[in-house]
Formats: sequence, structure tokens, C-alpha cells
Amino acid sequence: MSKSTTVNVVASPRASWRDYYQITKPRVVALLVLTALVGMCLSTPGAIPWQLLVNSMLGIWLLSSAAAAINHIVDEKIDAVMKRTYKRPMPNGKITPFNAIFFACILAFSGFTLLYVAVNPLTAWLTLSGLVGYSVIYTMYLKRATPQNITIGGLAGAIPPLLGWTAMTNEIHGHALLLVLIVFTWTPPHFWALAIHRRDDYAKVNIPMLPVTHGIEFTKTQVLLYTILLFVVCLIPYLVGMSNWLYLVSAVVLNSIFFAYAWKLKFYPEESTAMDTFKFSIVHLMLLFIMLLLDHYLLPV
Ligand code: HEM
Ligand SMILES: CC(C)=CCC/C(C)=C/CC/C(C)=C/COP(=O)(O)OP(=O)(O)O
Repeated sequence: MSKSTTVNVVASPRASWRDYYQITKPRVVALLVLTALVGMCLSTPGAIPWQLLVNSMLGIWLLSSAAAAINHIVDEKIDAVMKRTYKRPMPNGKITPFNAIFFACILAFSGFTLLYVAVNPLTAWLTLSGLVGYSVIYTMYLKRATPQNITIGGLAGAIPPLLGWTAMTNEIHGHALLLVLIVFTWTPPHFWALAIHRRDDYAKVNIPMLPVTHGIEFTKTQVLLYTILLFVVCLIPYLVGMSNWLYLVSAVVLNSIFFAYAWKLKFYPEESTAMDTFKFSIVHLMLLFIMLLLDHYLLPV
């Protein structure tokens, strides 16, 4: 009689393409690429060569996605504990660290090569510095070190308009830096509104986000002050003759709404106000950049 052995194999859930797609933070990267596209279009008065446009957007998209994937790899342990993130593909074991690293390397290598060869080396190096800024300086160091983590780290997420600009012109222009300044000033109220709502998550994993270290009220004041600063910064493109009245009117309306959300958050908060403010921040930036684009093509200065 032959003996049979029963082996209990606990299969780890298999990753699908959707899991890999998820660790690239697709919606964040989509908005980043939109800001890069606006940088590209505003850099040149006329039409832009479509091959250059496609190669630039693809390269920036690949490197930003790689940066997001590295963020998921580095944050696996804290993501496993936080309510907002515990279902992500890394903490739930669908994607192994080895596979994620391999995936991120392919994205980063192909993105860098594409930008270097088909766009220009300046854009390739600047985009790589965005990756290092986000996945190394912000994620590995600043995020765990200081409540000003996102003010400094925000520079990496703000750089895409400059990348779009250099992709077209191969030079760093003051107007491109102005677009970077807009995203840079937008980032603190964008993130702190969410961090107010998720304060306990961050406290649980000892991440020194502003609402954890300085309290909810202080953070709400900062959100309000940043929306005022952002209002002023968003007027500069009109004041320096970079854009026309269509952008000006849109910027005034969008920033007034953002300010109103921040005011409500500070003085008349309801359960949902912090998340409503966070959600509006995304609509704000998206519409602001779309209006910059429409203004550029409909009312050239
Ligand atoms: C250091 C800078 C930033 C921090 C700390 C930050 C933080 C966050 C966090 C924690 C979320 C929630 C993500 C989730 O629950 O999956 C989020 C969502 C989002 N962020 Fe940011 N963000 C930053 C910069 C940016 C930039 C520069 C952009 C685009 C220009 C951006 C666009 C978005 C979008 C579109 C979402 C919604 C994503 C979705 O619904 O899946 N963020 N951000
Ligand atoms: C090349 C280039 C331009 C790179 C840009 C990189 C990039 C994807 C920036 C987005 C910023 C962001 C979503 C930060 C949140 O990280 P978090 O770790 O605080 O948020 P999480 O807890 O949701 O992961």
C-alpha cells in the first residue's frame, strides 16, 4: 500500500495587473501629468510637436509611477496598520517586495531612458530628482522626521510643470517656476485637510504629521493661512502678464471657494468638512490648470 502525504499549502493571493496599477497611485499621477502638460503648452506660443508631447508625458508618467511604487514598498509596515491603507497590495501580501522593486525599476529605467533619449537630458535628470525627492527624501526621511515633511517634500510633487516646460524648451524659465510655486503652496492645505481627518491613523504609527504634533486646531489655522497665501500666489501669473482675464477670474473664484472651505473648517466644522476640503483641493488644482490652458489658447497674451 502506498502512503500518501497531505501538504497544506496556504496560497498567498495572486497579484493582478490592477494591484500593480494601484501602487502607481494612478489618480495622483494623472493630476501630476496634467500639470506637466500645462507646463509644456504654456512654454510655447504655437502648436507643440505631438511626438515630443507624447514622449515627455509618457516619461514623466513612468518615473512618477515608479516613485509612487517605491513609496508603497518603503511604507508597507505603516500602511499595514493604518485604516486608510491596510488593504493596499503590499501590506495584504498580493505583491511581494521583490516584485514591487523589480516593477519600480522597470518603470524608472524605461521612463528615464525615454526622457534622456527622446526628450532631453535636462528633463530626464530633473524628473529623476523628483523621484528621489519623493521616494527617498520625503518617504524615507522627512515623513518620519518632521511635521514640516510635506512642506519640504511637496517640492517633488510640484516639479512637473517645470518638467513639461524643460521638455519643450530645454531651459528653466521663471514662468515655469511660478507654476511650481502654485502647486508647492497648494500642497499643505491639500494634505493637512486629509491629515486632520486621519489624525489617529498617523498617531498610531508614530508619523509626526502636523495634527499629531501640533493639534487639530493649529493645523486648521495653517490650512486657512495657506489658502490665503495660495490665493495671492495664484494671482501672479496674471500680474506678470503670463495669462489673461479668463485665468484671473477662474483663479479668484476657485481660490475663494477653497478659502471658504478652510474658513468653515476652522470656525464652523461639521463631521465631513475636513474631507470635503481635501476633495475640493483636488478639483481646485485640476480646474486651475485646465483654465490656465484654456486661457493660453483662447486669449493669447
Ligand atoms: C508631499 C505632497 C503630497 C502629499 C503628502 C499628498 C498626500 C495625499 C494623500 C495622503 C492622499 C490620499 C491617498 C489615498 O487615500 O490613496 C492624496 C490624494 C491625492 N493627491 Fe495628494 N499629496 C501630495 C501632493 C500631491 C500632488 C503634487 C498632487 C497632484 C498635482 C496630488 C494629487 C492628489 C490626488 C489627485 C489625490 C486623490 C487620489 C485618489 O483619489 O486616488 N497630491 N494625497
Ligand atoms: C518624478 C516625480 C515628479 C515624482 C512625483 C512623485 C509623486 C507620485 C508625488 C505625489 C505625492 C504624494 C501622493 C504624496 C503622498 O505620499 P504619502 O506617503 O504621504 O501618502 P500615502 O500614505 O497615501 O502613501
